[in-house]
Amino acid sequence: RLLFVHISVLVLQKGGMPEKIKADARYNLKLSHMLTLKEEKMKADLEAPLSPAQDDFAIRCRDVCRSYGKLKVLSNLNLTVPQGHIYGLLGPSGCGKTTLLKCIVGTLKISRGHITVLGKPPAFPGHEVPGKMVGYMPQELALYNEFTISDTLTFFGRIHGLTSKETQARMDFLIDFLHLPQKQSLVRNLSGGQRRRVSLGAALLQNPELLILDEPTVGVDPVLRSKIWQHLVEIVKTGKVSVIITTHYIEEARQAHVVGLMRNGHLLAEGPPDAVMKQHSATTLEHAFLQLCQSSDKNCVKRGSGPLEKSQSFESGRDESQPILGIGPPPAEELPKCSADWKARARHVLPKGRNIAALVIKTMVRMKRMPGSLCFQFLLPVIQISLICLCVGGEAKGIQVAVVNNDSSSPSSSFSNSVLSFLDNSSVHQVPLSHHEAFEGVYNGKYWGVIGFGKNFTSYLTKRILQRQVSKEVIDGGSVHVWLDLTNRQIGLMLQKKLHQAFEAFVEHKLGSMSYMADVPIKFEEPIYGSLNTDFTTFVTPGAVLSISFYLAVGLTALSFVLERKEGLLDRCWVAGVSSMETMLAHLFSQLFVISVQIILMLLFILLVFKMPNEGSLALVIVLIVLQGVTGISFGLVISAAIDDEQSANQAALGIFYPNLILSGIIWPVECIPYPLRYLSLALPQTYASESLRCIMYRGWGLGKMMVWRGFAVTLGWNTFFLILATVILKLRT
Ligand SMILES: Nc1ncnc2c1ncn2[C@@H]1O[C@H](COP(=O)(O)OP(=O)(O)OP(=O)(O)O)[C@@H](O)[C@H]1O
Repeated sequence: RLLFVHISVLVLQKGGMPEKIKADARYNLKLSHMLTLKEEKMKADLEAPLSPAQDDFAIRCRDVCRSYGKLKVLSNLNLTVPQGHIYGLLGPSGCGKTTLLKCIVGTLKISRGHITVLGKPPAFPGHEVPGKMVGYMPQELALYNEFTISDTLTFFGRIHGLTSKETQARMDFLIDFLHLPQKQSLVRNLSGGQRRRVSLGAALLQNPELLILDEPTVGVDPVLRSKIWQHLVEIVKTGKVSVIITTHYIEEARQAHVVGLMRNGHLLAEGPPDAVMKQHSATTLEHAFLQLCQSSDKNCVKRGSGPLEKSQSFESGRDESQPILGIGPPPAEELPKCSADWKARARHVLPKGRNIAALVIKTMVRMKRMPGSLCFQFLLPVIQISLICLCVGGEAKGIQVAVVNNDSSSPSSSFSNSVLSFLDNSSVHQVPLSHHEAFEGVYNGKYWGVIGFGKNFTSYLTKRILQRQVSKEVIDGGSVHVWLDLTNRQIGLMLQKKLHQAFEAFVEHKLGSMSYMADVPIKFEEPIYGSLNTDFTTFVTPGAVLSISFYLAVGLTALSFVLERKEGLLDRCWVAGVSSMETMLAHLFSQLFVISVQIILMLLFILLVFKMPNEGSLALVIVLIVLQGVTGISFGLVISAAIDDEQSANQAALGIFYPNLILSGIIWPVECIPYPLRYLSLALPQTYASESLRCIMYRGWGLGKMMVWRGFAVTLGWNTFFLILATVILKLRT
């Protein structure tokens, strides 16, 4: 082309050339110039930095908004973490840094805007954020106190699918790098700073592509702090790892490649630390930040709006003062459209056996480390049911009763002494007294009643037995007179029963084979079900067993989930890639083990020690109790989904315990409950289930009877309802 240009120039310079040739030469020159321009543009395009394509950014937030109720925490926030960079997110306490990080990892949903993490939105089906690609160190320690350092790293290694060799190698490196004590040291015995370093170690374990560190250097000595920063600088050098880190030590963020200065839920500035300082003619980042805050406040006052309104109009405010050193793409840029096929979606939803196994092993290790708590969990139901069998519905013993015996017959032949001799002495303790002393004693609460015999008791009773017709006076004088303190109905009823039994024994003794003559003309035949000696304990026990397994499961589930969430453990596991479904299933499996041991121990005690009858299938009995335990777990999940602190969770569980116990017909028959309440009672989870268990155990019925299968159906129905409710509440509250 050069030769071509040269000839064209010569033609134009030379005089006397025809006009046509001159025109061609001009055209050739123009064409060559155009070609050169095009080439230059192409070259410039090639040499120019790549336009911000999707892969260049580890994190991109656009117009992100997030509120807690009415409190607007993030307001139209735009932030970009370039790939292979360290991004220092700085800002005063409460400005929304942690909230933003939680939105980035996906534990909090944003109300508006878009977030892209490593190319896709967090929690997108098939994306490993949350998962192996991200290492998250939350602000809370989020460590299991009963674990050793080794247990902690092994647990997260299992979740990330590392082999034990890989975990071991990383563990050795991290223990050395983070100056951690021996790997067998228990987390609960570590100092605050050591725990933070273990938490950081757990985030670094799987060599993630993105590190999200919420104040990792708090409580860490300056030497180690600088070592941590050095390590971060080192790992991002490959260009494959990116870091976003929050810190209160603003100056240490000068080692970051980019800093974002945040206030009132939006970024005041974003750019390389030196550039931010230069733009504000500041010698320190802290000074630059101070100036930004002051100018932001001035803008706010000028516009006559509060900080919140200002933050809402952040984008326009940014244009005026230009505090942002634009390193990222404009906010209006198109966001990538992500799609996932049905297989990826299915894999995303289906629980992973690896994660469930890791969580179950975790629970087992924790149980092993807390033998006292485990024994308590195993023995508590046995102790409770034993106490019920021992203390509820039994015979009263040593009831003090005053006896006023005025019978004038000789003591050896008197009927009064004979009747009293048949009175069960272990239950009724007779105290012979005068009429005055006896009544005085009852009025003072010393005796539960007075048994009185008139002076003609023996002769009148003899007359009554022998003569066909006697006067009312003879009947009256020949009767045992009893005055009871009926403030305690159970004791009163027991005394009545004991006196009737004593009199029947006396009649049998006196009349022998003719004693049937004195029978009341109502005859109770052999019972069809149960026995004549069935006591109140027999009635209470089945309901009590169900209630105990239900409420222990409620308490343990609610407490463990509420505590784990409060300590940030649930979030941390979620970011590591454990889904809520996997957490629930793992809890169910480990809790089933506890419930099984509890049920075996309870049944051994009630059937073998307290000799409760079981006429039906033991398998049905076990299945029904296990199902009630599982329903308790589901209800515990509802409580933990709805409530954030353990005190309120305890209050909720306790608040429901008594009304449910009373309304379920466990301690008193449902038939005694007044009508409107009875309908409520029948709808509760344990009413039909207790009836069903009684029918299996005492009537020997099977699933073919409505009263049996109804208990199973209601239990399963409640179980499903509680699980759905827990899921809905969790979804609504995320
Ligand atoms: N679960 C919550 N419910 C209601 N408000 C919350 C909740 N979590 C945080 N907030 C509020 O949101 C605001 C931002 O909290 P956030 O924890 O994000 O701040 P931060 O910048 O990380 O603070 P710090 O540096 O002290 O950790 C605070 O006013 C806080 O009170």
